Amino acid sequence: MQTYVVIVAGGSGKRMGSVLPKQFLLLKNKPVLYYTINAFLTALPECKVIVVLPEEHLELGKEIIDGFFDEQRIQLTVGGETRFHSVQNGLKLIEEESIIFVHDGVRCLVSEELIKRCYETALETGSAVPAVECRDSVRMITEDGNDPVDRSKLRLVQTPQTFHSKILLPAFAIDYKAWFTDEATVVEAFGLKITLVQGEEKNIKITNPIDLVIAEKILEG
Ligand SMILES: Nc1ccn([C@@H]2O[C@H](COP(=O)(O)OP(=O)(O)OP(=O)(O)O)[C@@H](O)[C@H]2O)c(=O)n1
Ligand SMILES: C[C@](O)(CO)[C@H](O)COP(=O)(O)O
Repeated sequence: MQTYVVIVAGGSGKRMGSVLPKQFLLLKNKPVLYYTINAFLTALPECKVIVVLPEEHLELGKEIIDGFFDEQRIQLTVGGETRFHSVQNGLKLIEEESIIFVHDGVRCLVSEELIKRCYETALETGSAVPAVECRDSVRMITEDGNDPVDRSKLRLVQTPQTFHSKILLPAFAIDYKAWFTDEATVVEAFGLKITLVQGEEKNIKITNPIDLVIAEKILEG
């Protein structure tokens, strides 16, 4: 069966506050997006990769891909208004039965081990959503203050969120809802349960400026 990886890099990175969206910023002289694409091409030698880019930075994305990869396996498409719409645009390029990874372009430290764990579980159960335990105490803000939450019952959800195409493609035909923050929420709205797999502490989503410092340190090993 074919394997597709939809890498969503169509956002503008408001929280990072940089002129250039964070997926194009450099970590040890290479763009964040380079590390993300390279992780999947290396872990899954047979996979096809679809990179979703902001329309205004399509040329820059092409330059990065042509500059770093000699690959017939990479296709490009443009992003949408939200992450959901960007994923939807990427999925439009997939017609054959496959295992589909959807991964944030800015989670550039994803490991081969996690990619393979997601693949095996999705093959077996139809889905694989990586998640990690909370390491801080957690509170819920209420109308009259705040309450403690039992953190042992919570998980922080990551990508790559991985599904059989028979699940993900029909699920994404749904109308957008504001609470669709990831693929798991869309698949659940479609009426199916998802399988959690162990994620990784270092699989951070580069979101704020501090995350670039952390990612560079992790890359230095
Ligand atoms: N319309 C969008 C919004 C987000 N993304 C992608 O989804 C991933 C996770 O989103 P996030 O970290 O929120 O990125 P941004 O939306 O760019 O950041 P911000 O919310 O700070 O603006 C990123 O790789 C981002 O490029 C996307 O492809 N299309
Ligand atoms: C998909 C995701 O990375 C899982 O943690 C996350 O939901 C993306 O969220 P954002 O709102 O786009 O930052």
